[in-house]
Amino acid sequence: MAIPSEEAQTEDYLFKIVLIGDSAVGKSNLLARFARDEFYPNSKSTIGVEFQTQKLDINGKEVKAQIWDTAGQERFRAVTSAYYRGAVGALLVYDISRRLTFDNINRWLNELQTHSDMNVVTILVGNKSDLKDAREVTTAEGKSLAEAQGLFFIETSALDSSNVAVAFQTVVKEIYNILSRKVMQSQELQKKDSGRLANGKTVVLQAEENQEAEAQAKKGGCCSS
Ligand SMILES: Nc1nc2c(ncn2[C@@H]2O[C@H](COP(=O)(O)OP(=O)(O)OP(=O)(O)O)[C@@H](O)[C@H]2O)c(=O)[nH]1
Repeated sequence: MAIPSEEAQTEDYLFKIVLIGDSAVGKSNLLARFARDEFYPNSKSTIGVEFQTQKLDINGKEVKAQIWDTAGQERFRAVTSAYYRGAVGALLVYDISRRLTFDNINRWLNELQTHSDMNVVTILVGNKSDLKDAREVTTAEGKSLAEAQGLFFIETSALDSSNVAVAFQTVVKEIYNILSRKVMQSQELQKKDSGRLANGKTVVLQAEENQEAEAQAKKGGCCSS
């Protein structure tokens, strides 16, 4: 049976990415901007769960991201554990013009860590960077929280499109890189295993050769080296 190439294995993957953060930080609009290049100035709170599948080009290969969006407000939220199940990436969003949304980031991070079943590649996103005059959270504060928690960091604007694609691409690219490293490691292991088998065969052959040599010696044959 042919071993699937690294390319074939990664191309077939669909990465589940979740959007999380307080109500009205701009989660739905980040997704609308990224998936359809649209913006809704008066969008209503998300009710339940929505998702969009988006194709991305990572290192010249096509990768699909299934991006999930739900309401930041508790009463509109769908079942939490189902939302996080199988997620491999997350955009943790706050609004740079509302400090409270930044103060709540640790709460969201705890929820993500509690409900997800693996290490989720996470980027901290300070959205609404266009609202310069209303800024309540500095870029340095965002960076330092991200560093402390081991997250990627970016500031975006769904309104003027700034950094929106980069935010999603950063997460998908990192997941892809982790996966590629795992595929390479498992291929290395397979190579080592087949090396061991080959060595085992060599040992058997040598034993058979020795037996032949011994038999010949007994018959009074030869063999100086
Ligand atoms: N100025 C500005 N406004 C934004 C930006 N992104 C979203 N908004 C506005 O912020 C409001 C809330 O945006 P949503 O995308 O609905 O926020 P959400 O986080 O999905 O909200 P929930 O569904 O309640 O959790 C809307 O009025 C948007 O038009 C942005 O980058 N800049």
